[in-house]
Amino acid sequence: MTESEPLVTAAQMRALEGAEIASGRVSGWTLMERAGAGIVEAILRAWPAFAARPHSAVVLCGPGNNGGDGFVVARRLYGRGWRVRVLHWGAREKMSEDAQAAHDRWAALGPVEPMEPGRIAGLEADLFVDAIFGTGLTREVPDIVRAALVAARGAADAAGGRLVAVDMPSWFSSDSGAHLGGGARARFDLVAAVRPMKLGQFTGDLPNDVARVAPVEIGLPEPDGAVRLLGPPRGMAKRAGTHVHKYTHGHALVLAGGAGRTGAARLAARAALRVGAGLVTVGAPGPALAECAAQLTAVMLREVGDGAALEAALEDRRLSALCLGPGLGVDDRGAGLVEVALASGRPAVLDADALTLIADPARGLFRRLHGGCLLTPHMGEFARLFPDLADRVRTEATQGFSRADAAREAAARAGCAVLLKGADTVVAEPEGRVALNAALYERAAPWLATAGAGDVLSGLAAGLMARGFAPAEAGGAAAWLHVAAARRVGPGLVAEDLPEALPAVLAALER
Ligand SMILES: NC(=O)C1=CN([C@@H]2O[C@H](COP(=O)(O)OP(=O)(O)OC[C@H]3O[C@@H](n4cnc5c(N)ncnc54)[C@H](OP(=O)(O)O)[C@@H]3O)[C@@H](O)[C@H]2O)[C@@H](O)CC1
Ligand SMILES: Nc1ncnc2c1ncn2[C@@H]1O[C@H](COP(=O)(O)OP(=O)(O)O)[C@@H](O)[C@H]1O
Ligand SMILES: [K+]
Repeated sequence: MTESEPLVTAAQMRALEGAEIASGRVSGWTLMERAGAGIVEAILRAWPAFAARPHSAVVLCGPGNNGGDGFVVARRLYGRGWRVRVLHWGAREKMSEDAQAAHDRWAALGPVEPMEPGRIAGLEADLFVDAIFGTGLTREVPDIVRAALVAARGAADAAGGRLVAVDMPSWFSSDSGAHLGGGARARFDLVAAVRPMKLGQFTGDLPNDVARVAPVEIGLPEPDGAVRLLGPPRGMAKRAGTHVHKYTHGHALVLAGGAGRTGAARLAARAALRVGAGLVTVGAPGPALAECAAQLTAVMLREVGDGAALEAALEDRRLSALCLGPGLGVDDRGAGLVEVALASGRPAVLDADALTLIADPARGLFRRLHGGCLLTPHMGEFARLFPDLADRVRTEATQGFSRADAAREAAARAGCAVLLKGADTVVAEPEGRVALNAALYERAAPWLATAGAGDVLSGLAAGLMARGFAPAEAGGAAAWLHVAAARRVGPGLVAEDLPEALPAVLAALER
């Protein structure tokens, strides 16, 4: 995968393909041929035994161009000496011209059998290919498709074979990754994803049922307005030179809550320092100072009892970013700190308790958000801030409404960047740009589902903002580094490990 892959919706894909074909640069037939050939290559790359000698395949073809791709796959495998059976669901005459051509070229080589789930269950093959629906899926799939996919998985398991999806497993929305197959489930060993890849391959339910996704290049240009799948962040190295000192890299202030609750802020502060802020201070109320002092060394400590104390601290213009939320408390002190922080216009990460305070309409904090802020909610916090959008993710995902759509709308409303956490973290900017950090497939990091991981993430973002990164950029980089650090530690990870794993992650980025 490239450093930052564009991820598109079905509509964006159609527009891109349409424009390319209309320009005369490429024909629909050529795209279908490239897709089919590339999908076969992806399959052979995934399982070297398949490349070493011919095997057997069953290809399930649907009524649209996804089915057309399937016919090309069948022909190409046959051309490599494979034993291939093709089962078709749909009427040839209703298919596009290109898909009909693909159908006919296969039909000259072998039979096109009707797709009957009962028959699939009894087939023996090393490879089952699902080419029923791709980006054209618009609604719940009919029973026959559901039964066919379940039967294909069962037959593949019985034969020790593989189940591969062409572009999309046929019962998932390519826009939201929502499942459109009722209660039916099947595990897919590979999704061969035509480039640009689809948003739905990296969010929603789909990743839970897919082992891996492999891109298939067909030569379409970079689309506008796509969600960006984040790769390793750039610009993490600290500048060198005789004029550089700690203040060059900024000073982050992390506000802590009361005694006995300061762990979250301390975690965030440690992460901010590790990610390269020149200085990091924890601001704690008087009764919590002793506890913080006992735990902090490189991170500095200052008493910040209330909003007025924060105002005084902010007279130091070198304080270049704030972090509020982890363990802050949802009382009047917390609200006062958030109010002063927002009024200062200083770059600020707002997480956890700060989000709860902002979601309370009686406090009037939401309208004070500004472009220097980054909100980092998990879905529960997001639902407090944007209940209607969280509802739409629940109820309209089957119609294509994604977490990315929700975050984009939220950022526009808030007037600042919004990072919606999860294994599929999305970072949206108020102007509409969205990036996605996928802790999925070969980058899965299930150990991040541990208490305090979110506090570390806000500290990473705050540290990067203290260094001068814009909020969305800092959020995206923080999310990527967070996963990279978790993967370095692996099983047994606790939140404290994450900042300590950063030096190795950052060093690898500089190589
Ligand atoms: N775009 C590109 O650049 C390229 C695209 N390529 C390939 O084409 C694929 C997209 O093809 P596509 O647009 O023909 O859609 P596809 O997924 O085959 O399905 C459409 C058919 O399904 C039907 N249908 C839908 N939902 C249904 C349901 N629930 N239940 C029943 N029927 C349902 C729908 O019928 P309708 O909704 O009109 O009734 C229509 O007949 C894409 O994923 C990739 O593989 C590559 O070849 C090269 C480049
Ligand atoms: N299964 C998972 N895979 C990858 N990342 C995860 C997973 N579960 C949680 N995370 C990440 O871990 C962090 C958890 O944050 P949060 O929910 O605020 O927890 P806490 O408040 O306990 O720190 C988020 O950055 C989230 O993206
Ligand atoms: K498919």
